[in-house]
Amino acid sequence: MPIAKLTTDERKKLVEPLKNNEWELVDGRDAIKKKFKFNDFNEAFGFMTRIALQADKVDHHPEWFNVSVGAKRSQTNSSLRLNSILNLQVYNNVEITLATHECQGLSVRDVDLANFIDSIYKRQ
Ligand SMILES: C[C@H](O)[C@H](O)[C@H]1CNC2=NC(N)=NC(=O)C2=N1
Repeated sequence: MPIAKLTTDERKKLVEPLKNNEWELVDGRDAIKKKFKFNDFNEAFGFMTRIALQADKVDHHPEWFNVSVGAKRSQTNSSLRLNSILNLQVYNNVEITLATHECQGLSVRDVDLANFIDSIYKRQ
C-alpha cells in the first residue's frame, strides 16, 4: 500500500499541534518546515546526527540545511569582529523541511519525524 497524504481531519489533529510548536507550512508545496538554533556547530551537528540515525531507521529523510546565523549570546562585539575578520563562521542553525516524496505531500511519516525531532531539541 502506498503511503497516503494526510486527510483534513488528520491535519487538524496532527499538524495543528506542530504549528503551535513553530513548524510552518511551506509556501506552494505540501510540506512543513522549522528552524532550530544552537550555540555552535558541534551542537547543531549532534542534533543532525541523532535525526540522521532515526531517518535511517525509519527510512524517512529530512530535507535540511545547516547554516551560519547569528552568534553566541555570550560573544562580545569585538570577538564577533574577530570572527568575521578570521572568517570563523558558526554553523549553528539547522532548517528542516519535511514532506513525503512518495505521496508528494504530508503523511503520518512527517508527523512522526517532526515529533521525534521536537523531542530531542533542547531549546537554547
Ligand atoms: C525506497 C525508500 O524507501 C524511499 O525512497 C523512501 C526513503 N526516504 C524518504 N523520505 C522522504 N521524505 N520521503 C519519501 O518518500 C522517502 N522514501
